[in-house]
Amino acid sequence: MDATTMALALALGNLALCVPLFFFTAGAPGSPALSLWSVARQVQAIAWLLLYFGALGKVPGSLALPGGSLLLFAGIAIEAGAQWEAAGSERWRPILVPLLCVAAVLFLLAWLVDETLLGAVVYSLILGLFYLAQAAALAHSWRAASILQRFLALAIALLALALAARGVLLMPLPEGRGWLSFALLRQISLASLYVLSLLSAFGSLLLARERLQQELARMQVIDPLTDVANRRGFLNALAPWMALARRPGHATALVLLDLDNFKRVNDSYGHPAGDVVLRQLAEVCRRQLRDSDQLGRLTGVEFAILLPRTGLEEAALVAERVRAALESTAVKTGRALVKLTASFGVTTIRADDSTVTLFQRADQALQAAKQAGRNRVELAPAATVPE
Ligand SMILES: Nc1nc2c(ncn2[C@@H]2O[C@H](COP(=O)(O)OP(=O)(O)OP(=O)(O)O)[C@@H](O)[C@H]2O)c(=O)[nH]1
Repeated sequence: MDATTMALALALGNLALCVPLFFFTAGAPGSPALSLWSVARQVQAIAWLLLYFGALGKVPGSLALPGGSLLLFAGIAIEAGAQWEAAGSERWRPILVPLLCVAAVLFLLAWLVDETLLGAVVYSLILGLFYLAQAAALAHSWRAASILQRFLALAIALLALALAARGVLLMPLPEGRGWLSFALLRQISLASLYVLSLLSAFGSLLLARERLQQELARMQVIDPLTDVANRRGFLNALAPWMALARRPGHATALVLLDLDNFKRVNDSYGHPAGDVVLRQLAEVCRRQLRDSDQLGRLTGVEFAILLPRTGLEEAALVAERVRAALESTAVKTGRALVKLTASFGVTTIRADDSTVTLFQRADQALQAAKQAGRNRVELAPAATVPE
C-alpha cells in the first residue's frame, strides 16, 4: 500500500470509528478515558485527511505536511493520555501540552532544515515515542493486567520500536545499506504505523469492554460506600473456611460488630454525613486487620470480620483492638467531629456449623454486648468439643 492510500484508509477508518463513538458517548456519557480517546481519534482522522489531500495536491504541501504531522502527534499523544487515564494515573495531564510543544518545535525545525531526511527522522522518532508512552501505560500495572492488556503493551511497544527504528537508522544510513534500503525502511515504518493505528483502536475497544466486565464483577461483591466486601463477597470468602473448620486444628474466628447509636448521627448531621462517618470507620477497622483477614459490611451499620487461623482468645484481642481504635477515632464531617463506638460478638467456626448457626451465635454475643452497655466485646461460649 502506498502512503497516499494508507492516509485515506486511516482517515476513513478513524472517521468510521468516531461516528458511532460520538453517538455512544452522547447517549450515555462514558468514562473520561473513553471521551479522551474519542477526541484522540477525531484529531487523528483530521490529520490523516489533511495528509491525504496534501498528497493529492488539493491542499498545499507546505500546509498539509507539517499541519497533518502536528495533528497526528497531538492525536497519538492524547491517545496515550487516555491510556494513562484508564490506568488510573493523572500524571500525564501537566506534561501533555509542554511535550507536544517541544515535539512541534523539533519537528518544524527539522522539517525546515531538511524536509526529506531530518524531517522524516524526527517524525518517526516522535511517533514512536508517543506510541511507546501508550505501551508504558498498558504495562503500568503489569501484575494485575489481563492477557489482552499485556499482549497490547508488548505489541504496541514492538511496533513503536519498528517505527522509531527508521528515525534512528536514517541518520547514519541515509541511503540504507545492503538489503536494508531506504525504501524498505519507509515501508516498514508505514506498515508499523498502519498496524499500530488499527491495533490500538481495536485493542482499546476490547480493553474498555474487559474493564467494564471486571467492574461489574467487582460491584457484585464490593460495597460501594465503604469499599469493603458486601454480604455476598463476605460469604464467598467465608465458604472455604467453613469447610476447613471440619478438620481439627484449624480454628477460624468470626467477629460481628455493630456501630452504637448510629441513628443519632444521621438524625443530628444528616444521612450524607452519616455516610462519611461510616466510610471512615470501615477504613479504621480495615487498618487494624491483617491482609489475610476479611472485613465485610453485612447490613446498614453491621460489619463482620473473618479471622483465618485464629482461636477465640486471639480473636477477642483483635476485636478489642478494633474497638479501641474506633473509640479513639473522631471523624470530621462538615459541621462537627463525630465520635462513635461499636459493640462486638466473637465466636469461632465449629465443625457442625452452618452459616446460620455460626451467625446466630456471633449475633447472640453481639446482642449481649449491646445489652451490657455497648462499646464492648462479648465472646460466644466456647465449643464443648474441640474445634
Ligand atoms: N448514613 C447512613 N446510615 C445508615 C446506612 N445504613 C444504615 N444506616 C442507619 O444506621 C442506623 C442503624 O440503626 P440501628 O442499628 O437500628 O440502631 P443504632 O442507632 O445503631 O443503635 P444500636 O444498634 O442499638 O446501638 C439507622 O438509622 C439506619 O438508617 C448507610 O448506608 N448510611
